[in-house]
Amino acid sequence: MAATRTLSHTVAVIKINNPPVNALSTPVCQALIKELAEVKKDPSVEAIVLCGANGKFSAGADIREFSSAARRTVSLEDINAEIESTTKPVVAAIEGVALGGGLELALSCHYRVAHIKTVMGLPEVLIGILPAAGGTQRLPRLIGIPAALDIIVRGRHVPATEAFQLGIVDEVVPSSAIAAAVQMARKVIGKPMDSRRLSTNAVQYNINVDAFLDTALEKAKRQFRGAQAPLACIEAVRASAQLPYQRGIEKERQLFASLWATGQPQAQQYAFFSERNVGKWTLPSGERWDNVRPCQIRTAAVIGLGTMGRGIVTSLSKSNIPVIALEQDTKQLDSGKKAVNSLLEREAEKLKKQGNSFAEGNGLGSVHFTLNFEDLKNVDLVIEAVYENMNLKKDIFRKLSSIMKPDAFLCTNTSGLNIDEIASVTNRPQLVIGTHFFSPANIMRLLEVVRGRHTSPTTIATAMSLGKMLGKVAVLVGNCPLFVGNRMLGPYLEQANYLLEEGYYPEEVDQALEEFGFAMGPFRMMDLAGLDVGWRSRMEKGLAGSGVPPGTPARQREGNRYCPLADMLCELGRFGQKSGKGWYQYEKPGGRHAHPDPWVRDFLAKYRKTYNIKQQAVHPEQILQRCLYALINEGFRVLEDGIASGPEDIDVIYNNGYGWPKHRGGPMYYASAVGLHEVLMVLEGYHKANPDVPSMKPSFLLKKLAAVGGPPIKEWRTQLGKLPNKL
Ligand SMILES: CC/C=C/CC(=O)SCCNC(=O)CCNC(=O)[C@H](O)C(C)(C)COP(=O)(O)OP(=O)(O)OC[C@H]1O[C@@H](n2cnc3c(N)ncnc32)[C@H](O)[C@@H]1OP(=O)(O)O
Repeated sequence: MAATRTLSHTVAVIKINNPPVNALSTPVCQALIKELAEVKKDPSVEAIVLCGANGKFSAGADIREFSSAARRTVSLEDINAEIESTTKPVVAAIEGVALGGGLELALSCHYRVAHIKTVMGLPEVLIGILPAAGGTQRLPRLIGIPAALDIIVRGRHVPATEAFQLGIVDEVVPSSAIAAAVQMARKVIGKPMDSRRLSTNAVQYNINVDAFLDTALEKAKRQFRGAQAPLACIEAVRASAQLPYQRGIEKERQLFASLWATGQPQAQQYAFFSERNVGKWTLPSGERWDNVRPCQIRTAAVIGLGTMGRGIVTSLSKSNIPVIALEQDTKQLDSGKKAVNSLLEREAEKLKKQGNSFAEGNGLGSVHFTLNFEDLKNVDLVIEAVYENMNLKKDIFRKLSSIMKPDAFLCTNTSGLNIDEIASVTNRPQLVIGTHFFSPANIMRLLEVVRGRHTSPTTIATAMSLGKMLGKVAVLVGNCPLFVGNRMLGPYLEQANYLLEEGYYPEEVDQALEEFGFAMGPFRMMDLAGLDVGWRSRMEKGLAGSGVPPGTPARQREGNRYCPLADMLCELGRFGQKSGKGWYQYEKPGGRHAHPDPWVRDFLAKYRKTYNIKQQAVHPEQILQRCLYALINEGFRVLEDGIASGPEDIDVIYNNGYGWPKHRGGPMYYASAVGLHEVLMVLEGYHKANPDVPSMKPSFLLKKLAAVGGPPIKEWRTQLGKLPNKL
């Protein structure tokens, strides 16, 4: 039953029942219409309470229905209008979540009572749409333009206490919201209801609405880089102030239709479901997320308090897991401790703002700082986060192997070293796993969980569950140099470097990719990460520095094209932000504001002259194609090698760890949207003209999928099923 009805004296309680989140699917909407019609005409009913089963009001419209063949036949706003016009008072009893259409439904009720732990909001913008069941018209009428705009454009979850302060709910209760709503319903029987019908009220404001919204629009254009939904949300809110309610609703509908035509909602909804699907990992041996139990992690330790270690300690503590943080000397321990404490203070401040109290179990886990390895021996899981050096990591794992209790999990935060080699020095390779965090680790949502050859399913389940506990989106990947995200970054950065050789400047390449929607272009990103990191790794591989065989041409390695520009900058001490100079110049070492550097322009001009490189006319569109298709081609190779289990995994990695614009779905989704044949043609053309750039040779899988007509992304797995799987 999609909705049920009970009677409490003269109050009818209608309960939405559609597990797991009471989404307002077509059957639920039909059931609501039927129940409403019956209670309206039932003389024994004097008031109505609307609530959700299993402690959740509703997570809104059923998102799966938006793209399904069977499009909605029932309009949610029609139901809302029906509720609002009812002559019997309707009280929403909000528990758990009231999101999107769920909150819109509650706003159509005459009164709202919420349980104290409820969160509510209009997060439609995060799935590429706008609240299109009256939310953009009713919320501003209830709480005013600035507060409504903030909730609608950011799509944020508003805790019940804040919702009460804003006036979204009439009462917040610590116990059953349904019981409290029934009580309230009884009290309001017979009271005048006109002012409780939000659609009949005018929006109140004492600001220049147009100027306020114009400023918001400009800000949103800069902040959301090409995403259309935030802009549509602002226009819908503008309509609430300028138009009568019904015309505002028409505007809401028009904006929804125009958004749908951009293709962005489809990309963002694909990203939404992909994030949920990657948690459902499966191994070729049949073990899966739902048949392997994770072990409980009660305590953890982190080794190394550099940038990554500090973030990881904070992240664990934020999730209320007690942590032991280890460094090798007092100086590093002290500076790590100071940094962690300051990060934790900020987290505590945030928790306070969200209305969470430590007494309710929402506090921060304790952190104990130590120089002594022995202190780690009883923790359930340790994460090594020292710098990227195989010998150092092996020393640490040898030590851990002898000290730690036998069932402790040993994780490494390497960003690309061989997990099997690290595990080989331990007495428990089955408990060794890669947990690749992204910087800053207390903020970035991505966690690449890297399975080694001997990693057990229980270890995988535990690392994946730890990711969830930390509020991250954990993606299981196989073990290969650089894993998934960083591996795909290689050819992307290579093309960006080649573009400089061919006549572009860092700021021009960055601008093209930032206009595409990336949070940061490749050169700003390299400056932020530190150019020395890649330089050290290239020196280790004999590609840069003294290890390069004598007589090797400057722009060639092993017969292939090579760009030494980044090495040359490093030789001059230009490591990026940390040294105040890199591809850009900064106000000081550690400065964050990148300014184009005339020195770099001069340096590039001299370089091109020295090597007699002719400036080629590369159309700006080609900047995108070359960088993005290089990255996508490597993504296909990752799939071909069985390092990721599907295109969604890669897309989730890029959306959450590499600043890929979510409104474009992810690199693999983007490839399918552009058309695989188109991607293949461009790669083939480039590779034919540049056979010395092997990364641009079209991958076998891309060719195969293009040959069968470039099927939609959800059908790629049929082809992948025939390929090896290294998970
Ligand atoms: C024209 C009318 C316009 C209406 C506008 C709308 O209402 S659009 C929808 C707006 N609502 C949302 O965007 C909410 C999306 N959901 C969430 O944010 C979260 O799922 C949650 C409700 C906060 C719960 O989070 P939690 O981490 O507890 O669980 P999961 O995210 O894993 O979700 C559990 C399963 O439920 C599925 N699901 C969640 N929301 C919806 C939804 N609105 N429609 C359909 N399905 C939904 C989710 O996919 C999970 O399913 P699995 O099959 O278990 O993976």
